Amino acid sequence: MKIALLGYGKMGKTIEQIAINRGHEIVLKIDKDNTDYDITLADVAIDFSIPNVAFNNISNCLNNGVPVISGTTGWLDNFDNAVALCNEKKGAFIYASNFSLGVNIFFEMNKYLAKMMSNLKQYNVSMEEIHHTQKLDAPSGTAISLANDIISNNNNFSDWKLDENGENIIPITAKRIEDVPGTHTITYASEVDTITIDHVAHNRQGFALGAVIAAEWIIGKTGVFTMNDVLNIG
Ligand SMILES: NC(=O)C1=CN([C@@H]2O[C@H](COP(=O)(O)OP(=O)(O)OC[C@H]3O[C@@H](n4cnc5c(N)ncnc54)[C@H](O)[C@@H]3O)[C@@H](O)[C@H]2O)C=CC1
Ligand SMILES: O=C(O)C1=N[C@H](C(=O)O)C[C@H](O)C1
Repeated sequence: MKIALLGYGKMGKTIEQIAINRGHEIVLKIDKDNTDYDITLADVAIDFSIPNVAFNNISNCLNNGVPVISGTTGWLDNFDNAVALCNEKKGAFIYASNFSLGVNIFFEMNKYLAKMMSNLKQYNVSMEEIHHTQKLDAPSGTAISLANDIISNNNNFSDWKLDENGENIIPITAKRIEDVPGTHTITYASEVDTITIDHVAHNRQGFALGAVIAAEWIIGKTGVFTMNDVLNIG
């Protein structure tokens, strides 16, 4: 499979190693100083870039009939436009805030726990995410997915806020510590006890492998998909 890497930073480089080990060819490595390229050279594109260019990168792929996997976070104001363009062009597109198998299992645990806690109003939920100091967005895309899944599965919470408490609000704290690949913790606290679940990434390999598996999976398909479609969990 011929892969275009849109974004050749920490994730782009990790994806390159994994893709080559799985027998793929990297035909384009696009970064901020190299944005004039022919995307049709690739069978599939994998976008791990920055929030304010992700939608352009994705649109370019869809306009040229190239399936696209995007892991970039912080651009979701334009997500509905990307879905509409994909449908209009009969293209293929997957966005996931987190491509790792472990986090996708954690997503399911979070939904299950949120459902169980729905009738237990004595518990307040909160979330903490910790990432490296170069991260541009806060809260993380993964934290937003987790919070939205709690809201969809628990009647006690209707919104999330960064660093803000309030009735029916899920407060999210974002910490930035050097070299942390990604840690997410969800806490339900009552007066008598605390329940905590967490996911700790040890490196970026899990995110990158998941993105390459998604790229292999999407070839020949049409539509907007999620990692649940790829991994067949949930
Ligand atoms: N969904 C997931 O599983 C994961 C998502 N991410 C997200 O992926 C994104 C990238 O993460 P990292 O690689 O750690 O960041 P990074 O900062 O190391 O790499 C981003 C790269 O994009 C480049 N870039 C800037 N303008 C560009 C353009 N017009 N076209 C293409 N590339 C351009 C930058 O020069 C930089 O090299 C972030 O949004 C991050 O939150 C990161 C890890 C896992
Ligand atoms: O920027 C990162 O590094 C990560 N970003 C994603 C997010 O915002 O959730 C996924 C992972 O946690 C690493």
